[in-house]
Amino acid sequence: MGFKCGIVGLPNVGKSTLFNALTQTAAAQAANYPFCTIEPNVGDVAVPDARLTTLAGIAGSGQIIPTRLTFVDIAGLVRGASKGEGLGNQFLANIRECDAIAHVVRCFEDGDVTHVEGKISPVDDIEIIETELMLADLESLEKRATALEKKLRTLDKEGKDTLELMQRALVLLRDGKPARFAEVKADERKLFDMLGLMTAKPVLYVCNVEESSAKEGNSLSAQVFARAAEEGAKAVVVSAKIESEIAVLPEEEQREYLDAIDLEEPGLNRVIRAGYELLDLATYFTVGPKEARAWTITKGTKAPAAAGVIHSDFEKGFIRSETIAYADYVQYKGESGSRDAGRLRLEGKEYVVQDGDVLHFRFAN
Ligand SMILES: Nc1ncnc2c1ncn2[C@@H]1O[C@H](COP(=O)(O)OP(=O)(O)OP(=O)(O)O)[C@@H](O)[C@H]1O
Ligand SMILES: [Mg+2]
Repeated sequence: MGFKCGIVGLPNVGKSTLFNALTQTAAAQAANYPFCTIEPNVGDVAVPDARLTTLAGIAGSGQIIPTRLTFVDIAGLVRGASKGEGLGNQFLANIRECDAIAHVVRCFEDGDVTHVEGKISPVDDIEIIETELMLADLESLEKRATALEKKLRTLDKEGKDTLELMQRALVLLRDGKPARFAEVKADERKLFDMLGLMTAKPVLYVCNVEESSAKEGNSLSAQVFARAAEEGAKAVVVSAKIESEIAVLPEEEQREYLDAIDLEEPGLNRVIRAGYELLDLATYFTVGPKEARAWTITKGTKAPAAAGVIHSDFEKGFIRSETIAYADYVQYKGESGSRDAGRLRLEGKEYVVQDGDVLHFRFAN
């Protein structure tokens, strides 16, 4: 399936630099001029998960295979983008295709790096981007809602529900608020997501700071954190430039570098994990002598569909899932210990897979 996190922000704030660090390449051209990126860059990133190492250690697995998350490096947006300014609004389509937004905000002072607005002001920057996304959502939604209203009498239940959700989002957008503020019940969620609104997507603010603030952040990132807290959004601090330099070093040198700037792990890991959490995902594991592997599902997925992530045959022929909770697997030192302790459960088709479950699927061909 592949979940996608779109990297969004003003031009020249460090989006491609972050993307390169995340994907450990220099594939995306990062340079000190606005609108450097035109075509979106797409890359898969391993999701760091310490549990996987623990499981592999217990089972003596030969290989560790983390699950992956896709990041998309998108062209910079400017004031007026929704009306075709800058690189125009064709790039909004790249954002619509993503499941969540990593919004990179410039929180570093550097006279040599141009800021398109001429001053460093993260909250103003956030508002520029958010405004453009809201205007674009508003415009597209108004058109679609008007079209539906015209044929109101012929609408089926789904059509009427869709129109009602559109109107709910329109009230917010007209009031200058993002559509993700809408109250949406669990059984309405699918239809609401199908509206494809950019401001309905969950947002992670990525505060791009200078190297010396990579650990604690600075006064600018603090403003972003305050803003995120107001909206119930998440924020992380990272120094994209330094991370992109660390990412291409050999492993031992990476460790030395991180120690030197007093970081326990690359700041990127925080970005990836936060992106993963944003998408409301869960991880389950398959563990054996050959490999310990992590798999991604949406929270609430039942066992057969979870099995289908590995192979469609597993889903079609699903019989049951031998299930051990992560904590049990660790406490009872593996599968046989867990079985002896009565901690290996046989779960059927209705079982909702939990984050951390170690699973073994039984299926018929
Ligand atoms: N934390 C940082 N500190 C100092 N300079 C940085 C930092 N992060 C990125 N830069 C510099 O900012 C410049 C712009 O970076 P980058 O090309 O990644 O921006 P972008 O957001 O992708 O721009 P565009 O929208 O034009 O594609 C580069 O020169 C990069 O080295
Ligand atoms: Mg770029």
